[in-house]
Amino acid sequence: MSDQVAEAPLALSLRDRFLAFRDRMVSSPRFRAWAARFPLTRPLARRRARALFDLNAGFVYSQILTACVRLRVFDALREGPRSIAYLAVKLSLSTEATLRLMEAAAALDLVEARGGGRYGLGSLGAALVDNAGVVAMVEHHAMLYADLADPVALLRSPRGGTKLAAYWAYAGNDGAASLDLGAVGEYSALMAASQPMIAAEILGAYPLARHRCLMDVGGGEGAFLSAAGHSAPKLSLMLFDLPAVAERARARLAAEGLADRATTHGGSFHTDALPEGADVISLVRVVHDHDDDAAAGILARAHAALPQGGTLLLAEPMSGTPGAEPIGEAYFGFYLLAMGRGRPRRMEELQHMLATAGFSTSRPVRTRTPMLTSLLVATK
Ligand SMILES: CC(C)=CCC/C(C)=C/CC/C(C)=C/C=C/C(C)=C/C=C/C=C(C)/C=C/C=C(C)/C=C/C=C(C)/C=C/CC(C)(C)O
Ligand SMILES: C[S@@+](CC[C@H](N)C(=O)[O-])C[C@H]1O[C@@H](n2cnc3c(N)ncnc32)[C@H](O)[C@@H]1O
Repeated sequence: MSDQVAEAPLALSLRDRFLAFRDRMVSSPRFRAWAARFPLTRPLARRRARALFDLNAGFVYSQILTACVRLRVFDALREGPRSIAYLAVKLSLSTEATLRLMEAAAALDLVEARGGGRYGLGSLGAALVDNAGVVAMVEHHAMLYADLADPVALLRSPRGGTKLAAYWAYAGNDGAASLDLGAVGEYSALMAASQPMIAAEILGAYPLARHRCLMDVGGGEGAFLSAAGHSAPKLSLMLFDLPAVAERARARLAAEGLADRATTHGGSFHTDALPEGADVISLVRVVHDHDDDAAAGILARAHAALPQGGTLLLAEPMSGTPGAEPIGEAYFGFYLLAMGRGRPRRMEELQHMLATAGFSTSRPVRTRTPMLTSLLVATK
């Protein structure tokens, strides 16, 4: 690729001119040194320096969290503050290493120094106690970090044998319908572990008792369907996923006493028509996994399976979510890059895709924690 790309001169707006001025100033080492000294600009200079440092150090912070989770630090502190000597034995670390970890974790609010050389839960660490979904996600990230070790190589060759592409066995696998239980078990369990927090968001925003029958498409092993079933006792339940995953769902739903209300259907939403019968279909953390043509195909099949007036719930983290931009664009953008398929989409783009698939209306419904999932409700 040539680095001599000619750019046509643009008519500069007032904003362009201001930003060009800012960039020129901030790019200058002399200006930066001056701004760090001058009392009125010093607080801003400090904040910018800190923001850049945090971006640079983010991986280190992540690894400190990973160490705490792997060593079960938050479980060790759940009953109350503990001394370094106690923790060293509990974590199988030297006292020096334990102190190093606790001081680092305290600086990140994961734990908290409580006096007398003891450490207790910090305000962030406390939120990880009995939070199996987030803990499972933290542990899962080792794979993502490995795939991102050379981000430029990943950008240049986004579909080359990454750990995440192998983990999500349906990504990059055109014959996904023939995957066996072994290939889908691990990711299905991870999704099920992290599903309760997602289900709470969706069901809190859009109660399902007004519907007769829900079909969760790409429903994994049935964690969302089962939460929906418990929240609306009269709702009939259907699940569609790859055959091996649907098999796991059948077993789980039976174990939860939902067998008489639920049917499971195995197939591929890229090639098979979806079963009819539901008046509401959900696509939870599904559409962003797929490139545009495939995603459009899934929406069209969902549309075809619904009756006139039927409802589609599309729930996933979206780009451009106010207050959560780094999570949509940066985190899920690069996660899905490493997975080799799909991309996070903006709400308006998904609404456009829903209209193209034939839905007559779609509207955003606010969830409590949009960084975890946003929600669109569309009507056929
Ligand atoms: C009582 C007193 C005195 C004070 C209280 C003060 C107060 C109000 C404190 C607030 C306490 C509180 C309620 C804390 C709550 C914390 C919560 C809910 C934290 C939740 C954190 C959630 C996290 C970190 C979620 C992470 C999710 C991740 C990383 C999800 C990743 C998803 C992936 C990779 C999905 C993959 C699927 C694919 C392939 C993209 O389709
Ligand atoms: C990221 S997971 C989300 C699972 C679940 N909805 C949740 O949020 O926990 C994506 C789901 O889509 C399913 N899936 C992938 N490709 C599929 C296909 N071609 N046909 C049907 N389901 C598929 C996967 O098996 C998986 O269960």
